Amino acid sequence: MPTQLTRPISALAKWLCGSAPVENKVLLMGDYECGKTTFLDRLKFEQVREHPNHTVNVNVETVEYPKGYNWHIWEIGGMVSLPFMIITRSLGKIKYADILAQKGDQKSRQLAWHHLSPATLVIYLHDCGNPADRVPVSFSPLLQDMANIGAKYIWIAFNKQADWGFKRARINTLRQEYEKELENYGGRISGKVLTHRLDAKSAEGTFIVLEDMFATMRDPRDNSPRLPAPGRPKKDLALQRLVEMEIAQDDMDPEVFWEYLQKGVFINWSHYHLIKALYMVVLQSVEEQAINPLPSVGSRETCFDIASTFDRYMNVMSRTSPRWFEKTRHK
Ligand SMILES: Nc1nc2c(ncn2[C@@H]2O[C@H](COP(=O)(O)OP(=O)(O)OP(=O)(O)O)[C@@H](O)[C@H]2O)c(=O)[nH]1
Ligand SMILES: [Mg+2]
Repeated sequence: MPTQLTRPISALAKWLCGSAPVENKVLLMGDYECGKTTFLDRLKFEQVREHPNHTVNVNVETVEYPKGYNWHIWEIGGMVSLPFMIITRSLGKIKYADILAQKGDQKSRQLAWHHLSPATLVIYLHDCGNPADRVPVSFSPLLQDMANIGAKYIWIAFNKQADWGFKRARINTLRQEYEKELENYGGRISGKVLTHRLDAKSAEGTFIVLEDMFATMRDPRDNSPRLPAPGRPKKDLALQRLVEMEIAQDDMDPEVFWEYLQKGVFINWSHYHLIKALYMVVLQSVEEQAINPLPSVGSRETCFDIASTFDRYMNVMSRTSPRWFEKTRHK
């Protein structure tokens, strides 16, 4: 009976369960109607709505890109639903728009503050269709909040380029303005201004934003501090929790487990039991060879021999407890 059952089995469990996906929380921000919902729809559904509703509070979708990387994207809406008729009656149109924008900015700042954490990434969309043609007033307070919270990464991208015949020179001027704002934070915020042609409505350049975030975060040559990952990476923690849960629930004495395995009788049988059984068979083989060393290396038990012993146990069990094998055939 193998005696090393307390040895960690996380490597085997990892092989069995696969790696947990890498999870990233992203805040999608930008001025009112800059195209956030359209951008998110394009990433998630590859289709966009002609007239999306204004986003009140938040709109969340998870996008997997590439496989194994989940981006939980939270669109932060700033729109305040004020009754249009009352405002237009009492105020001029421009004033109405200003008040609405200010209220919207305050609300989205509060929402962003609530959702920002040091591990949050930010995508900030600039609306190229906006005739104001400058860095929006909402940008600087957002950077302040990020710096205060310790959120480090922001990607800025210029949306709505297709319809507006945007010139490179104009994009370059805007890029410099954004970079100037970022410089005020002297390394506390790592911002990147993406100047590629982006037009979420016509699908141009949408995934390049995620691609760039993915490349920045996983590129080992980039020495700048990564997203804060105190201790172990998240994916290992998720896996560790899974393994710990299985182990915690396993109160069967190893002697009993071994006996059941040889007889092929189990009350419960899961992937965890399968891997534990294989682990015990391997340990048994190692122990036996330590006690009774075989005469030459060539006649040592190979992994094929161990596999065939394991197969024998599984065949016994498939006869004695066929219900555990209803969905699988062991070959
Ligand atoms: N030409 C063009 N129009 C766009 C693009 N993206 C969005 N729009 C249009 O801009 C308007 C606002 O788009 P939304 O996606 O709702 O913008 P939003 O930022 O989510 O708006 P709020 O949630 O209200 O702040 C819609 O009429 C869209 O069709 C784009 O890339 N190009
Ligand atoms: Mg929206």
